[in-house]
Amino acid sequence: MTNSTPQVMTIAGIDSSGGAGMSADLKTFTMNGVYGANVVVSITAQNTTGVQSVEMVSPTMVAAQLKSVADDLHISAVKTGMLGDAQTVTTVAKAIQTYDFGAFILDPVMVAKGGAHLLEDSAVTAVIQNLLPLSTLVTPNLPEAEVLTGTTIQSDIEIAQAAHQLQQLGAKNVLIKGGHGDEPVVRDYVLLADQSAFWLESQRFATIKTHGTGDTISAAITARLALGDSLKAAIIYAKHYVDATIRQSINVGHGHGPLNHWATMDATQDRINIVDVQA
Ligand SMILES: Nc1ncnc2c1ncn2[C@@H]1O[C@H](COP(=O)(O)OP(=O)(O)OP(=O)(O)O)[C@@H](O)[C@H]1O
Ligand SMILES: Cc1ncc(COP(=O)(O)O)c(N)n1
Repeated sequence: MTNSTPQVMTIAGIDSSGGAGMSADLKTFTMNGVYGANVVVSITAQNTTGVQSVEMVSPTMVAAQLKSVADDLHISAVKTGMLGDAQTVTTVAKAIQTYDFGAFILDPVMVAKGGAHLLEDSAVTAVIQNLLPLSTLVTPNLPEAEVLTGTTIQSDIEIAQAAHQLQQLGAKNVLIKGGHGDEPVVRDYVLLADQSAFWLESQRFATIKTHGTGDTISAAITARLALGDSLKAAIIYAKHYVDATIRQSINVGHGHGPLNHWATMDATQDRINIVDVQA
């Protein structure tokens, strides 16, 4: 398999409007030069104004898809997105333990931008117990980090504490995304396995067209890992990529519009500050 094309996989829900979930993942994979496999766990009737309806795929069918991919493809990095319920979470966890899918990026999707719940409350414990300990990297936004740690996060110190707590729960590396809020600078916090930590800072782009930002950054990390980047390099690259997709905006829909996945990276090179945290 040494000469095979880099192959990654997303395990997620489908957004009918193509902006978030699996569609964002696949566009990100393609634009970043890796082949993407896709295991569907749910179908959402969704557009840029909200989620109108959700139907889960049966755990048996999810398990069958995972086996089909594992039997044939050579997946070197996998990410999860919307998982919906506890049964799906445990099905996915079992597959990740059974098959070798390489690095595992856990994007613990809970609530859509429009407010719709994409993970049942009863499934949060399953994510903490079954998926966090398997994850190479967990990528919660601030509200998701609060739910996973059972804490309220209001300061830099509390963000750092939450990241440490997520490591204690089993995640090897942590990226806490700071897109939520309205401060002029967007700040994401990264805590790596070796205990080094840094902030990724960029100017907030004033827009509501941020449908799928979390999916896109985690998919870009997944792609770059499959291409051989170190985790730190993959995270920094992915931050540049998502920044470009937000800034070079496109006009689709009437609400939280989708990103421009074919954005060029040139103009984004100097936009991200990396601020190391002293131990
Ligand atoms: N308005 C913005 N301007 C610049 N960067 C942004 C903006 N909104 C989000 N980002 C960046 O996008 C990435 C995703 O962060 P965010 O907190 O939005 O994730 P998320 O809530 O999981 O996204 P989603 O649920 O939409 O998939 C982060 O790197 C964040 O800094
Ligand atoms: C199927 C699916 N997966 C993930 C999201 C999160 O994205 P966002 O928070 O931008 O709505 C979503 N809306 N739909």
